[in-house]
Amino acid sequence: MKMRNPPVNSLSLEFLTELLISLEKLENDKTFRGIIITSDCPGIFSAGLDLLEMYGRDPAHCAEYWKAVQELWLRVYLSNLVVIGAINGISPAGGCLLSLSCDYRVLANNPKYAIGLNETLLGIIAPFWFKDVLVNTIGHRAAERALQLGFLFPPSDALQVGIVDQVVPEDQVQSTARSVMAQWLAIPDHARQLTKNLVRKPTADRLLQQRDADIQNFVRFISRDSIQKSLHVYLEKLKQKKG
Ligand SMILES: CCCCCC/C=C/CC(=O)SCCNC(=O)CCNC(=O)[C@H](O)C(C)(C)COP(=O)(O)OP(=O)(O)OC[C@H]1O[C@@H](n2cnc3c(N)ncnc32)[C@H](O)[C@@H]1OP(=O)(O)O
Repeated sequence: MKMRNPPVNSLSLEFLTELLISLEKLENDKTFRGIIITSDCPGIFSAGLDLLEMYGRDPAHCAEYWKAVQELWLRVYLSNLVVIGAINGISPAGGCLLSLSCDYRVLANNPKYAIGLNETLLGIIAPFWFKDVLVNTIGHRAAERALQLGFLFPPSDALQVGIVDQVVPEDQVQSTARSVMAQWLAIPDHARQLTKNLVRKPTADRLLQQRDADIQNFVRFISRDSIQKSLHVYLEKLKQKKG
């Protein structure tokens, strides 16, 4: 599955909806046993959640958006398919969450690429379920530092901390993802799927038990003047970077 939402594969409501529809089709088609998620935007896996869906929007829109973000996470995280991330570009925040929700992550060894939950750098807070997935992946202490400091790990650090499973030359990302897929598909589906569910369900359940409260919490938080100001400053910085 090649994500194509130029210029930066930001996860807009429209794009999230497209991804959800595609994933549902694949999940329901019993001829598919696995998917490799990668990007069609050069140098960018995904710039994460679309800031324009959270900036200057009314509460109803923010609620609809957040529900779609939750839905995508639950669908990828609990997918019965083998999900491999072929991360061929920078992958901050929501892009990192998407990567962390895969069963295995292969990152291209390019010093321009980085991956991490950088929310604090924007003046916002990673929700508890983003945090849970990071803690599950890299451990409590490493997650504590990474989250507070908004670390974006370059490839060698990403491998060292365990936020990705493998770092390979850029031209080998897709072939490596395919070899990894073959290895995972060698396991009987039912055994692998039940085991995945056993490991992941408690984390997903934490959100499933309080989805509405999580939406309300998001809407309250994102609507605050101070948070809207932080988003404005960050968006302006992105614009100014262009010169
Ligand atoms: C309890 C409450 C919890 C709230 C939790 C909310 C959680 C949020 C999680 C997130 O995912 S927030 C998003 C975090 N993402 C980022 O910080 C990445 C920002 N983008 C970049 O750093 C760069 O754009 C890039 C990805 C490194 C690419 O750089 P490049 O130089 O190639 O392109 P740009 O010129 O910077 O960008 C092109 C174009 O795209 C716009 N844009 C970039 N990122 C986003 C985004 N995430 N959302 C919306 N739009 C984005 C950028 O502004 C440019 O737009 P323009 O109109 O062409 O100027």
